[in-house]
Amino acid sequence: MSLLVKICGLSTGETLETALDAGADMVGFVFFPPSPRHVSLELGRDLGRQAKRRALKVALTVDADDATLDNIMDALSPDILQLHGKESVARLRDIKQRFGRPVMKAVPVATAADLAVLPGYAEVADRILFDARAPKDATRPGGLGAAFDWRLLENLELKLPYMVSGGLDAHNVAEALRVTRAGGVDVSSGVESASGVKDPEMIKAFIRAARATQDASQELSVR
Ligand SMILES: O=C(O)c1ccccc1N[C@@H]1O[C@H](COP(=O)(O)O)[C@@H](O)[C@H]1O
Repeated sequence: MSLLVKICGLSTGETLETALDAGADMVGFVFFPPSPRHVSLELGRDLGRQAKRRALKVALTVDADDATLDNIMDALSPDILQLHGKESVARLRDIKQRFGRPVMKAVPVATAADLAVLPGYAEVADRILFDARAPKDATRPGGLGAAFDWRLLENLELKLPYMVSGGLDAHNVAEALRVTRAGGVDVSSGVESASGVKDPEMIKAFIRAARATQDASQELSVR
């Protein structure tokens, strides 16, 4: 299966266009006011129109209530809901039932013990996104440009598709994929020139670097 590349935290038409043109499979919009990448419903609506049918639109939320999700559904009509907070398995089930969209659950990782939640989430989620566990005093649970020890996923056997994120950039994405064997990668800080400011050249370089790993593995399998 081909590698999924997600560029997250897009908040301008120009950088969204760069990500779409460069071949991002998923584009993520952050609906979480404390984030420097937060987009209003109005902006989300515009960006969603621009991305429609060109890439999967992902709405990133953190412990959002139904009213907030209702508004996001109306504005962005996301293809996927990325739940990046402490949502329980029961809450995932509610969200899936109520909103009828695939759910990608972010799982924070610092130690092997963090993987104990997987069997529960695997029953309901459509996809898992592994991210570095944020420090206790962080203002947000992700998007901090911090990586986790990818070797924790080395022997992972998960029936569900999974992606890896946290501190990825054009220089380390190949190694992250080699170690984790993830089916997709997700980046935000690693394609920014300053917090919340996406850089078109860095977006292109990231997508190129991620795709190059795919080309290399295909070459190996035909030989
Ligand atoms: O991007 C944010 O501001 C954000 C806020 C709250 C939760 C998650 C957030 N971002 C996601 O975190 C990971 C890792 O990001 P980074 O590449 O290390 O900056 C990624 O999935 C972002 O979508």
